[in-house]
Amino acid sequence: MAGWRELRVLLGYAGRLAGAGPWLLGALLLACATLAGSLGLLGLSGWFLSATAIAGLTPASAQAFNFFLPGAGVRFFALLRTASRWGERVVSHEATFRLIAGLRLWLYRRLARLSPSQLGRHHGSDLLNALVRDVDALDNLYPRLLLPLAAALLCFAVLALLVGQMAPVLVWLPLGLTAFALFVLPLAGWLAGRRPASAWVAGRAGLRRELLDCVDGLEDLALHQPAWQARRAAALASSRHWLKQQRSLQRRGAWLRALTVLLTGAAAWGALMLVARGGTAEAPGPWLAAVVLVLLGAHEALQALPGACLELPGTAAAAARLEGLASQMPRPAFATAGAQPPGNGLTVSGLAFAWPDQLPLFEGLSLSVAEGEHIALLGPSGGGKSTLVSLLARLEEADAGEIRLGGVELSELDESTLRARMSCAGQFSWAQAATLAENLRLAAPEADAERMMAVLRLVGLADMVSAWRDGLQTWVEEGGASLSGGQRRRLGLARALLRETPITLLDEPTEGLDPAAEAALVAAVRQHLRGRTLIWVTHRPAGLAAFDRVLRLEQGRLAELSPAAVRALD
Ligand SMILES: Nc1ncnc2c1ncn2[C@@H]1O[C@H](COP(=O)(O)OP(=O)(O)OP(=O)(O)O)[C@@H](O)[C@H]1O
Repeated sequence: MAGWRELRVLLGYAGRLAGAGPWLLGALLLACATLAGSLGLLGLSGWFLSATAIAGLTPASAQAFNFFLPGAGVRFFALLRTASRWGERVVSHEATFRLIAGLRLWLYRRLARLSPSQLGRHHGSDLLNALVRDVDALDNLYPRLLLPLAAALLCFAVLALLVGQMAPVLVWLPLGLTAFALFVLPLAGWLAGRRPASAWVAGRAGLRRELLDCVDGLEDLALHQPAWQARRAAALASSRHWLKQQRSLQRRGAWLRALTVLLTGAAAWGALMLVARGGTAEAPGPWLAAVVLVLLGAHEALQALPGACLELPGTAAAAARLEGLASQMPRPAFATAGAQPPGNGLTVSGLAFAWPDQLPLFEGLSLSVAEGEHIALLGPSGGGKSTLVSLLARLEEADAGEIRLGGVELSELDESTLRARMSCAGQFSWAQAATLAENLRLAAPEADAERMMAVLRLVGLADMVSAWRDGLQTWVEEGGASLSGGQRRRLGLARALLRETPITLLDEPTEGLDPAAEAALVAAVRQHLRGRTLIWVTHRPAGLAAFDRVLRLEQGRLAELSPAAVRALD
């Protein structure tokens, strides 16, 4: 449930959103002009009707009455209202789009700094929800709450001045409306919306998570009927709960709107009673009719506020969620303009690392890899090979110890220098929904078809791609769904090799291949990377004799295998 902390965060966002200042100011002026047009039209019409009625009491006053000036005034206010309302919509939408686009970009930049494991701790639908729904929710703040509130307050201030001139006793009515808009509505909205608005926003996020899980795991769930029934029931229950919150929110909104109508009606009745009691003897009658109608029309100035006030807790909760995501410190953080290492040798000393809430995986691990050396890293499943690769590629940060590249500590390098020196193919190769060529060019944007085919030949995919009707232009489904697991893995390998970096880290690139294909791939990759450093991670002991060194990683320790021990593994 949203509380004062969330509200404080939201107020902090008010400053950030002020980036679209000139547009917001324009929207405010136009909103004031619209209200002035509406209230002016109503007031002048009231005055006109009363004044003509009074003027018609005698032929002399009827003849002396000037119909043309008020008629022109009515036309002016009607045109002002229409034109400024149109302008206000255009300008406030532009302001909103600018605010939202700026905010989304800011959040995206913050998220892009995070490491894969930091991002991996968030459910995909939560990130999507933050980028889309939570950012959109903040549009409630300016165009739907602050802007109409500011316009209403300005109009009421002008109204109080005018009424104060004509009938001082009536001045309490616009002042009362001001207090209602400024204090009562926001407080009542906050209290009434606190529970359902927060629950509604949280329920929407939960429902999306459930639905996305159902869609993502459809294949597995379809094979496990009881699990599918349970997930389906959970998603439907979430949906019902969400609708219930929505209904509750709508009901409270209706009450708040009714209260607003009641209050503006009461202000108009109050004016009538004061007039009837003769408390306004100094003001001429037709002007009093104008005041009464204007007070009745004040409802227009307030009508957007109940909904926006009610959604305020949900908006504050969205702001707090965004803040939670955006304020995460990137780990690891890169230097902005780092050193250029003179060489490409790798040294690891005293490395310690533990995944959150797990026992330490490494405590004082050391390793040295000379430039151009080809190393095989062997070890049982779960021994920490992939983790070591992530630490070397600085996707994760060690808790203690250091990793040096060409003698320079990794934390002193900027990200582009490190990535230019080191390419890496992980166990789970990702592919975007795009052509195969576009997927390869993620690694080397300048690569031509010939270079791409050469690398595909190297990883054993060239025959398959040549057989495809569209070759390199074949469409790859999202996540690589149209490729087999082995093909996806080799696509990742091809991408790493396309980079042509001095150091290449490959994590289980031969998984799923038969021994002959595996031996051919090892030979081809080693030939391609001759003179450049290669760290080849595997848990399969066969065919490693060709490497310069074979290391075994077990229980957080690295041990070099003797040539005889390596041959014995075959
Ligand atoms: N992102 C992560 N968050 C938390 N724990 C992790 C994460 N990645 C790996 N681990 C844990 O770290 C340990 C080492 O995993 P790692 O993947 O490094 O081993 P591995 O030797 O590469 O295994 P495999 O050969 O099966 O790929 C495991 O116990 C695993 O559960």
